Amino acid sequence: MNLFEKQFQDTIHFLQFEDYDLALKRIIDLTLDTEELSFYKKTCELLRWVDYNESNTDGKKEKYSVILNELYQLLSKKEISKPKILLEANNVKKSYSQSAFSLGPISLKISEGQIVGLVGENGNGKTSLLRLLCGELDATEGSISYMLDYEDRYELRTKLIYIPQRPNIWYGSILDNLQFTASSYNIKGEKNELMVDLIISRMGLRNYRNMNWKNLSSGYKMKFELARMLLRKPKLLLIDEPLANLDILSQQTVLEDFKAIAKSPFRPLGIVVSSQQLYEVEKNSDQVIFLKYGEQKNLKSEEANKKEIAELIIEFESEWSQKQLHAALSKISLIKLQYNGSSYIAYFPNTIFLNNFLTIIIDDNIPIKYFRNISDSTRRFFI
Ligand SMILES: Nc1ncnc2c1ncn2[C@@H]1O[C@H](COP(=O)(O)OP(=O)(O)OP(=O)(O)O)[C@@H](O)[C@H]1O
Repeated sequence: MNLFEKQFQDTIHFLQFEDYDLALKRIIDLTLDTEELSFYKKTCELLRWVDYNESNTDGKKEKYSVILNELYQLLSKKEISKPKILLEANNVKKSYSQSAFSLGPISLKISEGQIVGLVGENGNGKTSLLRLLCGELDATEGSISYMLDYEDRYELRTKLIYIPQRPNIWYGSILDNLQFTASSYNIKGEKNELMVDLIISRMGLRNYRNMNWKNLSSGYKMKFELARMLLRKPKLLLIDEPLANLDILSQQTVLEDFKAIAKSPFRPLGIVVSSQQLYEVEKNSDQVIFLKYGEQKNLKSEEANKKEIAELIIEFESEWSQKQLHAALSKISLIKLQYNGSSYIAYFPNTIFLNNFLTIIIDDNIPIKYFRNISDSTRRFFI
């Protein structure tokens, strides 16, 4: 089963389990994949029908199935390209004349279809690295190569989109702004209206399309930026702290959207996301780069230092004292037990597995409020 067929099957399952919102998002993605005006029209008509039939689930099931069938007929004949490397950075360093901070050396590769999580505490160089990767800053040492078709720096910048943490204020409605963006990328006439309609709906902005910047919450401003980005069709998207002002549900939605956008079988892109939301980003990334005092530490990448992740590290909360826990966990070769005021972090050698830890918890009746295996999480770098 290829990537398209797998994603198509997932969409069929969304429909079977009556998850109509997710199914509709995928229908829009697939519609954009067709790059055919006649399909844009069909899906826009469907969106208008949904506006007036929100609670008509039987009707939705039928209409979504019909359009999915047609999309399958068309897209199953389309060629899926093999993911290409987009960018390679080799020993990149950056220092500022006005500050003692220095970033690097950083080496990384980013391919189409990949999400790269960039994590680290404040002031550790995440923004500097994103600005280097998008060409806004020049490296002091090292090199960044872009495996993209471009004639000059201007054309390159259209393929790399950087969304800063605090994007600029804009004026007028969401709809006007997106239509303007589309027309400045040469998407004109009916195609402009249809594409903007699809993308507004895809990003959950349909009911907000006539609103302007000052009436939107931070989450919706981020959705607007993503909608604008989709119209510009970049190859590489670099986003600074997109989760910063979002509630936990919106964080998940945005990360799922990134995944769907990055892993499109026909229009894949690379996405680099900086964030302090470790667990959420780790769950959704193919590669995680942790920056500490400007230095790079990798997890989940080919270069990940296997020796470093060999031991078992568990973070947990318990009302037992350190002494009681120490005595119990020593039975499974505890190396070290740290307490940070609210949670414990227990270190074990690589001969001990999560099951051994859970067995002791049950056998000794240790009260546990929560636990997390952080052996292969960048959380361990924060400790
Ligand atoms: N133009 C600049 N001139 C001098 N120093 C700078 C400049 N830009 C960033 N720095 C310094 O570089 C360091 C890293 O900043 P950067 O914004 O890259 O980190 P960050 O991890 O994105 O932090 P935050 O999460 O707080 O945005 C900081 O000490 C900052 O003061």
